Amino acid sequence: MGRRAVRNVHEGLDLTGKLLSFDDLPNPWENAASLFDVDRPLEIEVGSGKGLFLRRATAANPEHNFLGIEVAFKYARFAAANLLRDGRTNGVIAACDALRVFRELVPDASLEAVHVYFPDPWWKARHRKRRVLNEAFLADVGRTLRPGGVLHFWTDVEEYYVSTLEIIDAMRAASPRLPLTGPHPVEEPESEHDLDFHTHFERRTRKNGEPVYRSEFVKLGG
Ligand SMILES: C[S@@+](CC[C@H](N)C(=O)[O-])C[C@H]1O[C@@H](n2cnc3c(N)ncnc32)[C@H](O)[C@@H]1O
Repeated sequence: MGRRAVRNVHEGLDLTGKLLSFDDLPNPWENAASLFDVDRPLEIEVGSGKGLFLRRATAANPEHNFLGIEVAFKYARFAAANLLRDGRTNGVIAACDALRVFRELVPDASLEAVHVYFPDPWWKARHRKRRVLNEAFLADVGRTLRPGGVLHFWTDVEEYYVSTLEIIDAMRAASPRLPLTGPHPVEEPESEHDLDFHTHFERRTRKNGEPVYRSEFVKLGG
């Protein structure tokens, strides 16, 4: 599925504090609250694209903080500009590799939720190793969620969905085991207008009449 261009963000817009680089992220992570106005439970979205999920989630859940991580700078900038325009103090975007953030910065049992929506499918077999939902990242998700925390994974690619479940099953059978239960089913949400979808890719998939595979995994011990 191709991508639509993003609208230009005004050159002079000051996105300080809303659009971050890897080096702006807290290190040590214990200072993560400094990214926001108030310390709240933290949720991370991996691959935010144009940021529709963050716009909606920051409004729907003001009791939580949201960090979106998007490797494509122009999308990250667009999403950050929307959060700024909407006056959201509980959402910021980092333009960098999300897997590196998990690998190098995020401590154990520190996250309320991890969101991965419509990750790039990397169709060719020889490119599959580039998928974000690989074994190393899933181990980091299992490590960084708090007990009871949730991994949300939605995709329009059935093969990606099935093969991710297979990786998770294999990791659960291994030692140390991946401490996640699921997949728990997720109902298709009602969507009444264009901004009322979970993400931009969810909107495009549903408007094309194609299926969306939705799942949640819960960290054991909650
Ligand atoms: C297919 S798009 C989906 C965007 C959005 N989640 C949605 O559902 O509309 C996948 C996004 O993940 C981003 N991405 C891919 N690998 C990434 C990584 N390692 N870290 C952060 N973002 C990544 C891509 O740049 C792209 O914007």
